[in-house]
Amino acid sequence: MHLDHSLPSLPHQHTSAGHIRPDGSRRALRIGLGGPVGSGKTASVAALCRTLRDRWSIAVVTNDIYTREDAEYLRREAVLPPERITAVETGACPHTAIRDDISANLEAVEQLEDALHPLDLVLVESGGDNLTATFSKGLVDAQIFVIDVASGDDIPRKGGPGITTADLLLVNKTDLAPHVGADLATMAADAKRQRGALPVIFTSLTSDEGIREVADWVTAHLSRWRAEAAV
Ligand SMILES: Nc1nc2c(ncn2[C@@H]2O[C@H](COP(=O)(O)OP(=O)(O)OP(=O)(O)O)[C@@H](O)[C@H]2O)c(=O)[nH]1
Repeated sequence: MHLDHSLPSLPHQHTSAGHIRPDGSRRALRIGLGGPVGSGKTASVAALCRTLRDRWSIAVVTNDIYTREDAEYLRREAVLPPERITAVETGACPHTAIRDDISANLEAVEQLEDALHPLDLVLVESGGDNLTATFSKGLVDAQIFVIDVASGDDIPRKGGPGITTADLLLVNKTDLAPHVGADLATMAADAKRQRGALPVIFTSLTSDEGIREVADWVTAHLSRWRAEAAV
């Protein structure tokens, strides 16, 4: 795996799953965004950065198999200053880099924390994968799984760990529902059946529909994280 070394290389230590960095300061909350290819992970990261960047200090790590396209897109869109966006080139199945060998992602997150300290939030975007992809709890504190309406309204019914266990499920591209004959009510009912009390938000990122709700969910997590770290 290759790290994008556009950041200064600083000495760092891998932090534990706790809230505190080796120097005693609070570390950033880490939220992973996973989901199938093209479902809208990068669009979600971009929308969250635009909505939250004036309130919180944010950085982003993207994962691609052979390129750094997602990071380049986010830099081009100027969703954050360029030094706040870094890329991990996984060179293998995307889920390996977020679940099995998380070292390159951890290093990327910790380099960002060292260079930009204090950070409130790091968003880690997985490469596009399948319905089984989930993040290691050693890498992120909470996970958002992004699926989309255009891939079929039976996707929530199919389940899989991303859909059933993610802390938040986004059903994106609702604007396409009339064009692909997707039944949003069925998707909502199936998602509820699979997830019980876990939240589901329907979004259309071409119009920012639903993104305020997602941003509020992130902010609630962040507020809880900061309160726990203060105890
Ligand atoms: N119509 C519509 N298009 C969307 C929406 N969200 C994203 N897209 C488009 O869908 C395509 C894929 O979006 P991305 O955000 O790149 O998806 P991704 O999950 O990051 O893709 P990979 O990183 O390749 O897995 C892009 O052309 C987006 O502009 C949406 O809500 N509605």
